[in-house]
Formats: sequence, C-alpha cells, structure tokens
Amino acid sequence: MTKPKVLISDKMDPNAARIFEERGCEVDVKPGMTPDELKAVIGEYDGLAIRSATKVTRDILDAATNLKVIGRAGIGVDNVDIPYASSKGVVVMNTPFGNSITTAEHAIALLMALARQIPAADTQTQRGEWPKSAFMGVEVTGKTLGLIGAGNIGSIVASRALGLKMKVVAFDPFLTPERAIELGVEKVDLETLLARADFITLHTPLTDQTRNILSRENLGKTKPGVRIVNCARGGLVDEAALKELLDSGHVAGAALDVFQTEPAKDSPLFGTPNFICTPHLGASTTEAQVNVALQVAEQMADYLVNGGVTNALNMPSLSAEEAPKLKPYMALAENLGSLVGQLAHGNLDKISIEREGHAAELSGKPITGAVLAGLMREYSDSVNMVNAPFLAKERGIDVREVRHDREGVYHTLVRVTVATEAGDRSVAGTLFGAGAPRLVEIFGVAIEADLKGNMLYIVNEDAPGFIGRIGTLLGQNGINIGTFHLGRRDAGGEAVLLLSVDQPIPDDVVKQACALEGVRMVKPLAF
Ligand SMILES: NC(=O)c1ccc[n+]([C@@H]2O[C@H](COP(=O)([O-])OP(=O)(O)OC[C@H]3O[C@@H](n4cnc5c(N)ncnc54)[C@H](O)[C@@H]3O)[C@@H](O)[C@H]2O)c1
Ligand SMILES: O=C(O)[C@H](O)COP(=O)(O)O
Repeated sequence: MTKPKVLISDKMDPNAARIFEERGCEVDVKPGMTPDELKAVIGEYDGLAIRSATKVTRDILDAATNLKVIGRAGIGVDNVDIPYASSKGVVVMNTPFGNSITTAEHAIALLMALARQIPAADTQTQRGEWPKSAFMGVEVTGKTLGLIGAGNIGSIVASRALGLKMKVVAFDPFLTPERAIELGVEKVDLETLLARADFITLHTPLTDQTRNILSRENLGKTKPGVRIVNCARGGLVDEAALKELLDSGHVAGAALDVFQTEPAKDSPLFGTPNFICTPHLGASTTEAQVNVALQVAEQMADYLVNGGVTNALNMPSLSAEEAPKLKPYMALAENLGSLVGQLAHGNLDKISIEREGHAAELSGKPITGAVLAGLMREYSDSVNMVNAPFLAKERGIDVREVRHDREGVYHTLVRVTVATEAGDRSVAGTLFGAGAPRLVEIFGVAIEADLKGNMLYIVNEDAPGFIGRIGTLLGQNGINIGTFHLGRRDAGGEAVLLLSVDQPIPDDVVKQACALEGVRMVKPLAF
C-alpha cells in the first residue's frame, strides 16, 4: 500500500515530521514557499500541515487534487478557506489548546512591558543614555483589566491577572454568570468595559462580530490613559485610530502581537512613543510548539492511516457504522444551531435539543455536538463537533437532550430551543427525500426552507404590498433572489420572510430594508 504523503509548509517543531514517519506517512518539510510554489506541488500531497503563514486559498485548494486533510498546528484557522475545503471534502483540523498558556503568558508579558515601558527603556539604556528620569511607569496592582473574549486564552489571562492583584472585568456573549464567578471576573457589557478598564486585552477570534471591535468610536470611549494589548488577531483594533490616540495621549500605551496585514513591515504605528510590538510571537515557545506539532501530526496521521477524526472543524467524529445514518442529521443539526446562534440576541445559557420520530432512534450525542458546533461557530474559530459540548459545559451552558417517542407531523424532527434574555426561541427541521435537511419552523412560525449560502430573514407586519417592496429594493440593489419562503403567525399579524440570495447583503441594503414600511426586524444570515 502506498504511504500517504504529507507536506509541512510552515516552520514547525521537528517532532511533527518524526511522528508522521513513525505513523506510516511520507513527509516533506518545505517552509517558506511562495503561493505559486505551493500551488505547483500541492497536488502530490494527501495532507498539508501548516501554521499561520501558509494561506490555503481557493486557488491552492483547486490545485490540491489529492488533498484529504489540512492540519493547523495552532488555533486560528482564518488562513484556511474552510467552506471551500469542506466543499472539496478536505477535513480541516486544528489543535485548540496546545498554545493557549503560552499565548496568555505573552499577553501578560506585553501588559507588564507596557506598564513599565521596558522596550524603550532598554533601547535607550543600551545606547548609553541612562534615561532614569525619562520613564515613569504604573503599577498593575489594583488596576482594572478589561478582557474582551473569555475563552481558553482569555480565561488563562484572567487567572494570571488576578494573581497580579488586578481586578478583571470581562465582555464575552458566551460567558455565563456562573462561569464568570468561577473565573473570578466581573461580567460586563462592552461599554462598561471601555469606560472602566485601565488595561484592555483582546482574546476573541476575528469574525464579522469582532472585526474592528476596538473601532475609532469604541477607542474614543475608553478611559484616558488606557493601555491596550492585542495578542489575538489583527483586524480587531483600528490601527489608524490607535495611532492617533497614542499621539494625542488618550491611549497611554499599546502592544500588538498581531496586525491587520501580516507580515507587518511598514505600519504607521512603528516608531510611535509608547507603542510596542512583536511579530506574531504569541504561540512561540518551545513548549507550545512541541505541543501543537505533536498533536497535529498525531491527528493527521490518524486520519490518513486509520480514518480517525479528532478536532475537525468541518466534520463530525463518527464511527463507520453510525456515519451513514447520522450524516444528514449532522448537516440539519449544525444548520439549526447556526440559525439560532445568528438570530438569538443576548446571552445563551440554556439550550434544549429535542428529537422525535426517526431522529429519536439515533444516538443523540453527535446531533447535540453538531447543534452546539453550529451555535458556537459564531463565536469561536476552534469549536467543532467534538469539543463543542465540552466548551458549552465549560461555559456553563445548560444543554438538555430530549427524546420523544411520538411521531408528529413529520416522520423525523429535530427542534432546538434556546433560552435568551428575551425568552425561549425555537427552530425545527426535518429531512426530506433522500435526507435533504429542511427548516420547518422558525420561532413558532411554520415555514419551509433550505438553509444554504447567503440568506435574509425578515419579520414584518402581514399586510398587502410588502413582498413587492422587498423584491423591488433587492432588485434595485442588483441582488438576485434565489428562493423565497413565507410564513406567518396569523393573518394580519406577524409574518416571516426567508430569502436566499446570490451574494452577501451589504449593510446599507439591510438598513434600507429595515426602513421599509411594516418591517420589524431584518437579519442577514450565512450558512
Ligand atoms: N498571537 C498568537 O500567536 C495567538 C496564539 C493562539 C491563539 N491566538 C488567537 O487568540 C484568539 C483566542 O483564542 P482562544 O483559544 O482563546 O479562542 P476561544 O475560542 O477559546 O475563545 C474565544 C472567545 O471569544 C469570545 N467571543 C466571540 N465573539 C465575541 C465577541 N463578539 N465579543 C466578545 N467575545 C467574543 C468567545 O465566546 C470565546 O469565549 C483567537 O483569535 C486565536 O486565533 C493568537
Ligand atoms: O492561532 C494561533 O494558534 C496563533 O496565531 C499562532 O500562530 P503561529 O502558529 O503562526 O505562530
């Protein structure tokens, strides 16, 4: 039997290559290739092991005719086009915990370096200037640290900051009050965090919700003299606004390990007083690199040699026997989870997953895992069907699985209900024909739709003329409607419209739709 071939295309601890060979794979190590060089060779490989430097774009995936698995030795997978990899049947795995401690320690190192201006003091001292009176630092003891994102890394940063006798306030929509107590942090909204924090540190993935979370406007709401650390992802902070606020003195210091464009070789921030930076070194310790290299090689070799799936971001972990029966349910469950995740506002602390008819005869765990992965994918890069239940538990989300023996209108049904601050919200779906997932109810309104691609969800008053108005608006903006689904609570009451469209809906079109007569809510969705 020919051995699976793996390419390691980023700098990786040598343990990775050793493990691949020991587990029956052939391995080539070629860090630093250009995209064209990678494109020219990728067709030979069954596996691609990467860190953040290799960009796995559509172009690369199109050339990757034999590729079966991409393994990220680390956490962030924003350098991989996961939807396209999924469409090509390529499994994408990461190592969600291997570098968390190391990255949290880097954030704390940058925080302390900011407090005492260590890099500038070091440079001037080594120039022979002995600048003793030029540097007056601040103590961190008793100061308030604002944590944006309290997942794996954020939680570790919180524990270290508490050890430094700081007070920690945290903003994270998935942080439950119980988990906040367990971490010893005060859960706050973003406005409160901005107003109260002496130091702010970011630990979220880069998503549509977090992009530019420290925007010019939000930076303007921070406390004068605030110090900011970003060890998560470039793009979370408006770099131009940060530069202006550092120059004006409103921001007393900023430390970036990550930049909007990387490698960052020419940033306007360079040379700004009280600005320090590192070249995406968050995960760069011997310990973390050994952890992620060993783990990624073990996971990838297991998949290539035995078919075992661990920490996949786009595939459930299933045994060979269950797989064919559960497969269509996984797609349905993930879509339902994603739908409630996109539609529910506020904190989610309770979720119930009900199965009836044929669905009740199957194992509930994979379906629950898929619902939770869909739900939390909005908030975390590293969530998958395997770790989603664990993450939900860690975050104090109460997950209930309910099995009904009865068969209702549909021969099989999965219902997902989340408890939000605004009350219970429930969506349900079934399988049609040869297992095609279909939404059949949304927040109490019967509606039938495929959840696919870009969609638009509208709640409006049930009155004549509305469908024409929304059709005209989308048409005027060059947006083609693919499918059109209607439902209503009762005649003349609340109506629901779910459209599939051929492109993402721009914000200004959403605003125009919100302004149409009779509209109560408009939300673009993506599946
Ligand atoms: N600098 C580095 O070298 C380095 C190393 C490792 C990880 N990272 C990055 O650090 C980030 C955090 O990693 P992690 O392992 O802690 O991820 P995680 O998934 O465990 O935690 C992310 C947290 O962000 C929260 N979140 C999501 N959307 C939010 C929003 N809109 N507002 C506030 N909070 C929100 C989530 O609920 C979650 O708790 C990721 O972007 C990862 O890629 C950087
Ligand atoms: O998401 C991650 O794991 C970090 O950003 C680390 O990236 P790196 O492996 O390129 O250092």
